[in-house]
Amino acid sequence: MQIAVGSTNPVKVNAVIACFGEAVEGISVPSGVREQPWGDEETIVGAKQRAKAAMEQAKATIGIGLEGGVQLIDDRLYLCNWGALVDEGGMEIVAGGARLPLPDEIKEKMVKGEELGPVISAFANRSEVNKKEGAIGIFTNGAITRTNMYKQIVELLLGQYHFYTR
Ligand SMILES: O=P(O)(O)OP(=O)(O)OP(=O)(O)OC[C@H]1O[C@@H](n2cnc3c(O)ncnc32)[C@H](O)[C@@H]1O
Ligand SMILES: [Mg+2]
Repeated sequence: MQIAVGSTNPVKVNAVIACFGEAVEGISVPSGVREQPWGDEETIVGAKQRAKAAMEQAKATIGIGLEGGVQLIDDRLYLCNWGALVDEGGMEIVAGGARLPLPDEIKEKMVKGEELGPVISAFANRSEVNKKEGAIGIFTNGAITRTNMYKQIVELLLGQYHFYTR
């Protein structure tokens, strides 16, 4: 079985490698949504499109897409992450990740149109946080990293896939 991940970001590729003890290839594909998705709907669309594009481009058995977004709930801005798994037979599975609120100073910058990756890196004074512990790692003091969080999403995808194809 060949597994294609629609990203070359190591946090995403490593999350998939941790769950599938098989050939996993990370490839750069368009998400079809904004660089910074807002809200569940747009983030889910990005995850699904990455999964399909990765499977098609790599001619893989399974495609996985992981997408990071932000979402306003009442007055607070939350991390919002979604994953999708597609297979050759047209099966499509979706699962969501952990949520936590971001500080208001991050929200202020995001509502002006900035991307979360650079905003978090400036906040934490650390380069490419999006490829390391992620925002979730910064704001949980390292308890849950972005790789851990995506790994749980991939487990939710794979578990459902096994259930629905049993
Ligand atoms: O190469 P890709 O797969 O695109 O990896 P990415 O880090 O850009 O990830 P996304 O496109 O899925 O995320 C959309 C934006 O949100 C940022 N982002 C999402 N979750 C984040 C997190 O936990 N920590 C830091 N940045 C995050 C990310 O850097 C992008 O600017
Ligand atoms: Mg991106």
